[in-house]
Amino acid sequence: MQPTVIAPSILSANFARLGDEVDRVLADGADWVHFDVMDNHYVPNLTIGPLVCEALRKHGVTAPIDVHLMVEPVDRIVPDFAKAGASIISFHPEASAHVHRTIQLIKSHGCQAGLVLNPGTPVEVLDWVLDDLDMVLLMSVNPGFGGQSFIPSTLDKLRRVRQMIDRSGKPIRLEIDGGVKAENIAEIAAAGADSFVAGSAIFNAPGADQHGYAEVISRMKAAVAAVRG
Ligand SMILES: O=C(CO)[C@@H](O)[C@H](O)COP(=O)(O)O
Ligand SMILES: [Fe+2]
Repeated sequence: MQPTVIAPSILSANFARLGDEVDRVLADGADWVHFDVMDNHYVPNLTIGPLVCEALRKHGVTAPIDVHLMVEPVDRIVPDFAKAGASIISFHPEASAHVHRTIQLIKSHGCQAGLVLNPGTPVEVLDWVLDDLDMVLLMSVNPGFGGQSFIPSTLDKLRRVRQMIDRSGKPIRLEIDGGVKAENIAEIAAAGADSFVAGSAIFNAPGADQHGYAEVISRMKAAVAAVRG
């Protein structure tokens, strides 16, 4: 079983003081930094690129940076993110002409590779590539924005992918992204996720401005531990 990971999505952080926000959320118990890259083409929003990833590394961030590419085409930007300090690079199969080739490209640049399934993407897209992946990321909202509600059918999908991963016998992570909160994280963990992205639930947590993120992150971790041990 993969250890639990809480990965705050910096999409909901205050970009005017991003370095401090990342330092603070990691000091308050986060395990990874989830880094959402949107291109206003594959998704209708525009965010951050390799320069910002590199800036976080130069700022002193040593935690794994979990890069979620919502970019089409994807291959061109992979080497730049590897050079900028990405640890894991995940992409959407719809944004790659050759999914297997993109996975190998990510690995050849020294990063771990993840494949992201949108709510409407069938799990069969994992057939023939699952064994090559380090992570499967299931979207529980349609990609493009933070602050959306968790789509309940994702729970069944999580159970299906959990079975596929267990059958493979490989140490592949199962990450969930979208609408994850302290209130629903236990049932998401029970359905099979081991890695949890949360943006608005962490960065917009009531009182976080004054007291930081430790309270909400420890509530999430306790809820997951009650299920996963
Ligand atoms: O990739 C995405 C959205 O496309 C996510 O990473 C969101 O940024 C998560 O935000 P919340 O739903 O947790 O607010
Ligand atoms: Fe994301």
